[in-house]
Amino acid sequence: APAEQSLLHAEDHPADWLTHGRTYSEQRYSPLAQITPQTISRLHLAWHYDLASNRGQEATPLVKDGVLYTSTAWSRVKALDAATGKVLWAFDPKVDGTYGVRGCCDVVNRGLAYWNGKLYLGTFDNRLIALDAKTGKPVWSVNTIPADADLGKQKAYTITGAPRVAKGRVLIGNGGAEFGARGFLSAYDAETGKLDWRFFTVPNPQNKPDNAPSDAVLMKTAYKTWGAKGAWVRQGGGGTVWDSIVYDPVTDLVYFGTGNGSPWNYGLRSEGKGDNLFLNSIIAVRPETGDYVWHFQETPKDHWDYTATQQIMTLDLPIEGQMRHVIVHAPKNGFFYVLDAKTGAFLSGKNFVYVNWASGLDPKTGYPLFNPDALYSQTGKMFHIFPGDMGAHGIAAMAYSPRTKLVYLPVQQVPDFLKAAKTFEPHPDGWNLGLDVEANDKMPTLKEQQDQAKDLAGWLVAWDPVQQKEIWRIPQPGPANGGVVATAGDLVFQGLTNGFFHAYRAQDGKDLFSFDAQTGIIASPISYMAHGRQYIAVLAGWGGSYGLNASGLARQKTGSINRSRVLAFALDGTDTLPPAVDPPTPALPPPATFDQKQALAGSRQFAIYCQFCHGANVEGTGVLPDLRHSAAIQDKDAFYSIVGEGALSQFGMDRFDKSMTPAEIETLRHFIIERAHQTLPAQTPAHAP
Ligand SMILES: O=C(O)c1cc(C(=O)O)c2c(n1)C(=O)C(=O)c1cc(C(=O)O)[nH]c1-2
Ligand SMILES: [Ca+2]
Repeated sequence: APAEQSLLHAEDHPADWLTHGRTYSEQRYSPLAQITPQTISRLHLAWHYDLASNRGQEATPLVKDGVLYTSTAWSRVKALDAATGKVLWAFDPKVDGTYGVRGCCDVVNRGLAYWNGKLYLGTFDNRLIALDAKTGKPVWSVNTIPADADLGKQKAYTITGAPRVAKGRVLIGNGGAEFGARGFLSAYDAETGKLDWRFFTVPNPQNKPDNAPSDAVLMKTAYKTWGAKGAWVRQGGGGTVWDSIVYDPVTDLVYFGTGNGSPWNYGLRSEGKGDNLFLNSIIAVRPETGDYVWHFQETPKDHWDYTATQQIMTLDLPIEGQMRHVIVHAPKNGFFYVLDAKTGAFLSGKNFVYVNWASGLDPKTGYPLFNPDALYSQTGKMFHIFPGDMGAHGIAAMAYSPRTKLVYLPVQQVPDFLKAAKTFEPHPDGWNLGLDVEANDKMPTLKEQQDQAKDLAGWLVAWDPVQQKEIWRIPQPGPANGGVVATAGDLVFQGLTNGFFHAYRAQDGKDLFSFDAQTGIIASPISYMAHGRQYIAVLAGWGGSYGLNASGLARQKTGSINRSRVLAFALDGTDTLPPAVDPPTPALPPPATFDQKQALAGSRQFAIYCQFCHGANVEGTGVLPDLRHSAAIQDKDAFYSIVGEGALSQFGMDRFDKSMTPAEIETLRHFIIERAHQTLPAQTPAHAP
C-alpha cells in the first residue's frame, strides 16, 4: 500500500517528519543541513503560534507536505502552515475537565500518527480518534478501554502517548499504574477503527484467558511470578504501555515498553514476589496478530516506578566485529541497554548516571545486582534512592547521529525517599503506591529542602552505544529538560526547563545558540523543510510530572510560568515573541487561623489526593494554582464547594466528595493555611502565579 511505502521510506523524505521518531527506527535524526555551526548565527525565530492552554506541552509534531500537525495539552490538535504558522484547522475532542485528576502527570499528549490521509489521536479520556488530515474532521472514534476495566474508581486509565501505525494497524496503550491499571497494547484497523488484537502485559487476576494473543504466555510463564493474592489482584498490576511503541521493518516486530507495578511496593503487590512479568520490560510481538515473540525485563522487583516505557530506538551497530541490528534503550532505572532486536538477547548494559539501587548488571543476563537497602519493603526502612521515580531519563526523546555515531541523551537526577506501608489501603481517585504516606507528616525544613535541591541536576550526555561510554556531558540548570533532535548540520537542539532553547555542536556539545522561550520546554524538537528552508520546531509550555508534583523544589527563576506555544526557527527568521509580562506578585497569605490537630490530619489527605498536582507540602511549582495563595482557604463553604462539589471541575479540578468526608476535606483547609503561614515567608521568590 502507498501509505505503508511512505512510512517504510520516511528516510527518503527529508523535508517531512512522518512518524513520532521521524522514521520507524525512532532515531530522531534529520538529514537536513542548512543550519550548521557556520550558519547558526543567522538562526532566528521564524514564526510562533500561541496555544490557548496553560498545561504541559509534550508533543512531537508531524510534518507532511508543508503542514505541521501537532497535538497539545488536553488532547487538542492543530494543523498549521509549516512555513508561516498560520492555522489551517483545529480539533478539540472536548475531554471533560474532571478527567484531569485521573492522570499522574499532567494532561499532556505526546503526539499524533499519520497514515493514508488520516491522523490518529489518543485522548486523555481514552478515545482513539481518526481525523481527516485535510479538514480535521473525525472519521472514526473508539473507546480503547475494555468493558470489564473498572474506570474511575480503583483503576484510572488515560492516554498521553502517541499512537504508531504499522501494516495498516494503529497501535496504542495507556497510562494509569499509579492509581491502579492493568496494562495492554491494542491494535486497531487504521481504516475502520475495528479492534484487531489486544496484548495484556500482566496476567488476568484469576489466571483466566482474555481471548487475547497474550493468554498463553501470561498463563504459562507470567502468572507464577505474581502469586494468587497480593494487592495486584485488585489494582490490576500495572505494566501500562504509556509511551514507547515501535514497529521495526527489519525484524517485522512491534516492540513496546511497559511501566511500573501497581502498587509500587512489591511486598504488598505480589506477596513479596518481585519479578512480576511483564512489568518494566520491552516486549516484542507480531504486528498482524499480537503474538508474543520475546521479552526482556529491565527492572525486576520494581519498587521504584522504574518504567521501561522510555523511547525505544533501533540501530545497526558493530559489536565484537559483527554488525548487529539492536535496540538501544535508556529507561528510568539509569542503565543504557543494548539488546538484539530479533531475539531480545541482552548484549550490554552500563549506567549513564549515578545509581544506588543496583551495583551493576549481570554481564550475561542483564539481571540487576541489587543493593539490598533499596528493597525497602523487605527492610522496612526509608531509602534515599538515585534515580528517583522521575527516572534518570524520562519522557524527553534522545537522538542518534550516524555522523558522530553518538546517542544524545537528556539525563536527570531527582532522588526520592521511599518507605513501605505496612498494609495496603486503596484510595479511590488517589495514587495507590503502597507507600507510607505518614512519612509526609513531617514537613521538611527550609534547610532540608535546600540540601535536597543540591542533588537536583540535569545534563545532556553524548553516549557511545558501542563502547557503552560517555563521550561528553553538558551540565544544565536542572532536571526535566526537553528532548533532542540531531541534524546532518552537526547540531543537537534542545529546550530546557528554565525556558531557553539551545543548539549544541554534535561533536563536543559546545553551546552555539540560545533563545528565551519565556516558559519551560519539556517537549522534543523536530526539523523539517518548507519552501526550501530548513526549520527547527518545538512546543514550549512548562508542566508534566516534574512541573506538577515536584513541589517548590521545581520552581525556577525563569521558565516556571506556562506560556504555551509552537515555536519555529529558520535562518534569517524575522519573528519575535511579545514581551513576557509576569503575573502580579501574589497576595500574602490570608490572616486565617488553623487548628494544629486538623492540619496534621489534613497533611495525610493532601499527600493522598492533592500533592501530585498541587505540589508536595502545598508548594506549587508554577503550573497549577499554588493553594497557599487561594482566597478559598479563608472560607469553609467556599473551599468545600471547590474540593467537595467540583465548582472548578471544568478547569480540571475534580470533586472529591466520594473520596473524602466533609470533615476530611475541612482538615485539608487547615493544613493549607498552616503551610501558607509556615512556608511562604521563607521561600525563595519565584514566578509562581
Ligand atoms: O505508570 C503509568 O501508567 C504512567 C503514566 C504516565 C503518563 O501517562 O503520562 C507517566 C508515568 N507513569 C510516569 O511514571 C512518569 O514518570 C511520567 C512522566 C510523565 C510526563 O508526561 O511528564 N508521564 C508519566
Ligand atoms: Ca508510572
